[in-house]
Amino acid sequence: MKYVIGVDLGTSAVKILLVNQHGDVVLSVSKPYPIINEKTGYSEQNPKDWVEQTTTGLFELLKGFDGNIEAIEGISFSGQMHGLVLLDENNEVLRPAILWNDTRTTAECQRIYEVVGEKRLLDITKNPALEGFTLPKLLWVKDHEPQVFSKVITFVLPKDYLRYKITGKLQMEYSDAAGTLLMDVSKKEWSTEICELLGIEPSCCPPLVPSHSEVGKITAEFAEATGLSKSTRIFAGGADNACGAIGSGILEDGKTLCSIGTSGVVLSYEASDDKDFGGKVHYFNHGAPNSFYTMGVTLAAGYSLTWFKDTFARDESFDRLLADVGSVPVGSNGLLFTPYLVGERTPHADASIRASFIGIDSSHQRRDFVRAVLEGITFSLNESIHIFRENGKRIDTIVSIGGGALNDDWLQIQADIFDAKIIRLKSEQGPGMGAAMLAAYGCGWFDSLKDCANEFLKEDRQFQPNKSNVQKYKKLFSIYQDVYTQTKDMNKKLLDFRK
Ligand SMILES: Nc1ncnc2c1ncn2[C@@H]1O[C@H](COP(=O)(O)OP(=O)(O)O)[C@@H](O)[C@H]1O
Ligand SMILES: O=C(CO)[C@@H](O)[C@H](O)COP(=O)(O)O
Repeated sequence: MKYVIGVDLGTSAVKILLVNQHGDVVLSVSKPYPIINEKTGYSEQNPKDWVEQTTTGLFELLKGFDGNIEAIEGISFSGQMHGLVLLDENNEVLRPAILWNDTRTTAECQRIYEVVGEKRLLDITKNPALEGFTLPKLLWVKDHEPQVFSKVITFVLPKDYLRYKITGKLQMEYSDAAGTLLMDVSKKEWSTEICELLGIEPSCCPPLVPSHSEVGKITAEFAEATGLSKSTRIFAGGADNACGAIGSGILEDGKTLCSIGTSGVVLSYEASDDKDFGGKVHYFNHGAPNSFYTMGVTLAAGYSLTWFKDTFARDESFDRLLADVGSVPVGSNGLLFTPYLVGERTPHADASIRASFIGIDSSHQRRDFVRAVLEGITFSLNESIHIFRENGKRIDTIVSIGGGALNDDWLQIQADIFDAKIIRLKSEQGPGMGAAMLAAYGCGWFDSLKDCANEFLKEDRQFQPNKSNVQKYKKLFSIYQDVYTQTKDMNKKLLDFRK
């Protein structure tokens, strides 16, 4: 039997899967690392933590492996997107990585529009200037930390840095580079025009490669530290959402994914780069060759639930916390939650909006709050589905992955709010599975990622929308949509009082 490894460098943890030739997850391990929130809107991580936890995770995984180590043929990666890692002339990290959910860069986004122009930016990158993307972060460092910026020789994204520490070689691949706002998405090359207009040295941008390309072998040092064979082949990998799409079989037109991790994403496959969503949803290169995807993003999806648990039920498991939500009626007895804990992206690109519970009644119990959080996260994702449908997309079947797919009640809420059939896969591993599939395809096990998906991915269960719940949720969704406009200005005024 042959094996591959998929490494998913998520926001909350690195999740490592050992997958055999049939797509069975033989072993898995997850190693967490912290987020540093120094101020409101700031979100950083230490790249050293990613490398240490991946090394320890691989070591622990392989300790439990009783097969031939040489039979592990390849490794590939999935990574949280957009995070800025700055390297000096010796490829040493210059400062903590600034993450995708860091929203300190509103002024830099404005400057990008002023200098490049909104339409030109959309023409080149197919995306608007959003705080979470990499280019605004690069400009923030340039303005606020000139002494750091003066030492920058290269910038990379989180999983590219991890891969560099494994192979000693620096590259970035298209699906993640698309989220930097520095790449021409159609031409698949760095935009020297944007670089020059904004005073970024084009040489800071690393070489670009496709997701399934072989980019090197592991170093002797890394082989020693983990127990891997020095012959293990390393493949570039993809953005976590691209890998989530691959790992869920979103590889042809008409397929839609809902991924609820720290962030939440609704993603749709695009065969071409010529659709026009006017920047309302992100438009990125897929990890599958010569294809694309569009997606809307909720910044604090699983994060809202984690925040609630950490704040009000720290010692309980997610399963315990969610145990009673099925007994709470649709609409949580009149309690509504908006998940804007760290601002929002789709459909409101707004860094200063914050979350609300609306309609708290003295009769409400904790379970009402928990269900309201799940419903609020799902309403937010429904805003993206709404945009897709308004633009003529048919969305009747959605594959659900991530934390949000671990709970049956939540999957039914998704079916009822999205008014679509929800599919849960058997080995629900999302991005890590997509990374493993890139390694399997790269190793030549299959002629295409679609062939690999046919072998690896199996459906577990479907959740059908309940007509009566769908009607109730339609009314509630319209109230939910009002909360943003009604609380926007209040939140601006509250800004001065935040940490
Ligand atoms: N048993 C569970 N039921 C429902 N949601 C869960 C459960 N366990 C974790 N989650 C949610 O899933 C999220 C983590 O999902 P994951 O895909 O691992 O995130 P990431 O890739 O961002 O690290 C958490 O934020 C949490 O809210
Ligand atoms: O910013 C985005 C996508 O544009 C996020 O989806 C990140 O890629 C983080 O993903 P998770 O850790 O939530 O999976």
